[in-house]
Amino acid sequence: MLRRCFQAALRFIPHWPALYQDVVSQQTVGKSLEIWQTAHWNTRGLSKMSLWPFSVKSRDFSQPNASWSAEMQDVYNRYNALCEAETEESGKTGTWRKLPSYNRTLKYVRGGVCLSKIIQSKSRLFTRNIKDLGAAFEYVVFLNQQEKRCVCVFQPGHLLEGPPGHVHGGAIATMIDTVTGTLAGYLAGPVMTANLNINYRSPVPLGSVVVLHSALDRVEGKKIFVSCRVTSTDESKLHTEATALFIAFKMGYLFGS
Ligand SMILES: CCCCCCCC(=O)SCCNC(=O)CCNC(=O)[C@H](O)C(C)(C)COP(=O)(O)OP(=O)(O)OC[C@H]1O[C@@H](n2cnc3c(N)ncnc32)[C@H](O)[C@@H]1OP(=O)(O)O
Repeated sequence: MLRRCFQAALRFIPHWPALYQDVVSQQTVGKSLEIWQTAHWNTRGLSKMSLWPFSVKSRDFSQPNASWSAEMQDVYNRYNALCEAETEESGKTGTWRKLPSYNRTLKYVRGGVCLSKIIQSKSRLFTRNIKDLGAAFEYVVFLNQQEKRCVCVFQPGHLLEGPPGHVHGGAIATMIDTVTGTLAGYLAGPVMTANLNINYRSPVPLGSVVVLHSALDRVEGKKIFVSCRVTSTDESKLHTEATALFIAFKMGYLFGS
């Protein structure tokens, strides 16, 4: 039943193949980027089409909100200033780009808002499933596509406690997985985490602001190796170091084909 719905949706949505095809095995990383971004931009373009019957706009959860500390806002402003404003005509961006963050990754692709209502409609992205502002994962990811790296500003809230007053290691791992996975996804299309190695160097206080710096190490076929460092906002303190391996896959893998 689920599979039939999915296949029907694939037929219905004309540009779904941008995400569906195996971009890594057949194309270069540069081309993959283009396709993944095309899917991304198409989604944005889609929401501007007035005739489209499912033109529900997805909410971007990475916008500043009242729970953000002054430090969070400062770092956000710093990276946001590096993002060149996009014009309707050119659709171009600068070296850095703030990535939107929806509560379902499915909403990134063209027609995804519609698909998201068909497939497991109650599912929500783990890091975006708590409605209280600032209670858990407050974060924004910026992508530098030329340098193949991402930066994430992260303000962990009180629901992420591990050691008293400090962030749970699993919550830090979640953010590392999210940021490295986002980078790998932008470079290679759909990916799954195969391996995550983490060294915790110093605890992260709840409510503080840290920055995750993630960079592409190398690509070997469908294997994408990414590293990540979690530091204080001025980078004087190292909290965590990690390496991750992602494997590119065809979307059908998730749906049994
Ligand atoms: C916006 C938010 C972004 C969030 C990102 C979050 C991402 C996630 O959390 S994903 C969820 C957690 N991950 C999973 O559930 C994945 C479960 N594992 C799997 O499905 C599969 O093992 C999968 C897809 C990773 C790899 O399967 P498959 O495509 O069959 O790979 P396979 O052919 O066995 O191996 C391919 C290569 O990878 C290597 N490899 C696979 N797994 C590993 C591993 N764990 N460690 C090291 N190498 C590995 C293999 O050795 C092989 O190397 P080579 O080509 O050199 O021989």
